[in-house]
Amino acid sequence: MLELDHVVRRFGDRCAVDHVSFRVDDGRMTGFVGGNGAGKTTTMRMIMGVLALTDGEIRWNGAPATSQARRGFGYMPEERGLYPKQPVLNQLVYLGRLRGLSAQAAHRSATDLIERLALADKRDERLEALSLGNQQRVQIAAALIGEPQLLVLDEPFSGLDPHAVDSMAQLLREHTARGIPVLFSSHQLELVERLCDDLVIQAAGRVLATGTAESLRRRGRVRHRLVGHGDMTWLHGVDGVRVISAAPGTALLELATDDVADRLLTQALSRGPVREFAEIVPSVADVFREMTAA
Ligand SMILES: Nc1ncnc2c1ncn2[C@@H]1O[C@H](COP(=O)(O)OP(=O)(O)OP(=O)(O)O)[C@@H](O)[C@H]1O
Repeated sequence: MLELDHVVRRFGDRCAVDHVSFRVDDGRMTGFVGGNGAGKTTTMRMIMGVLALTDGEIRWNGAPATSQARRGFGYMPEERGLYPKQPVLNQLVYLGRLRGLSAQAAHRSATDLIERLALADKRDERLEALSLGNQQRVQIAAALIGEPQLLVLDEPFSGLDPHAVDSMAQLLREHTARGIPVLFSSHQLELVERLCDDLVIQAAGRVLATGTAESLRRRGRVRHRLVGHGDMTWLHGVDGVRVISAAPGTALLELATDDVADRLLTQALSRGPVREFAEIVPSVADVFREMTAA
């Protein structure tokens, strides 16, 4: 388990990471979301020991994370950073060796990852000759080689086509199934909602919320959609109803209390047919927008 305990990072007088605390539990896929400049990359760099903490502590399995422990972490940095002129297979084998695999095991593991990420026909090409999406796949393989004990992935899904997203998700799931904790950042909230067991929402260097997607959705405002007919402006006059948007025949509403729903429906039916009156449970993207709205 990885734990961040009141982690702080300042750059001059700017506090990029401000007393951030969260956990990445064993076998859990944890999505790390936040707007541009929220401090995700800075946090991940501190987890990896690439950047020093100004204050706070990072613990791995209950003890302060050491450089030796960090050698067992698989990392996909924002700046990527493989060797552009090296052939794909060679550099993956090299990385596997650096992470302690035997020559044979490194070759086997690199070949397996190359196949899983549909790069078999690119294995002898130089990295720089590959398309951006394929370079991204190689970066993923580089983070996964050598049986990492923890995965820290900065925007691993950006630039991937849907097939690569699926292969990547499957590979990550295999890691969590073996008990490996996975932390990845992403701006693709629908994808995060689909893949993650847990989420950390960060804004302006601070953690706004943590929890399962389900628990976060419950924090969002439930809305109702009413589909009737004709002019819907009468809804503005109903007690306990806030009209979020209204167009002829349809409206999106927020109800002050549950009993407003019955009253509202009776009124709507007295005006004509109602084709739909449904509760809309917010998505993680909705909750994120609500939480991070200025
Ligand atoms: N080396 C640095 N020197 C000065 N300021 C920095 C440095 N690295 C990051 N920052 C600042 O720290 C803040 C957080 O940046 P960071 O890259 O961690 O955010 P992020 O959440 O990863 O953003 P994005 O989603 O845009 O990648 C920003 O205001 C950034 O300008």
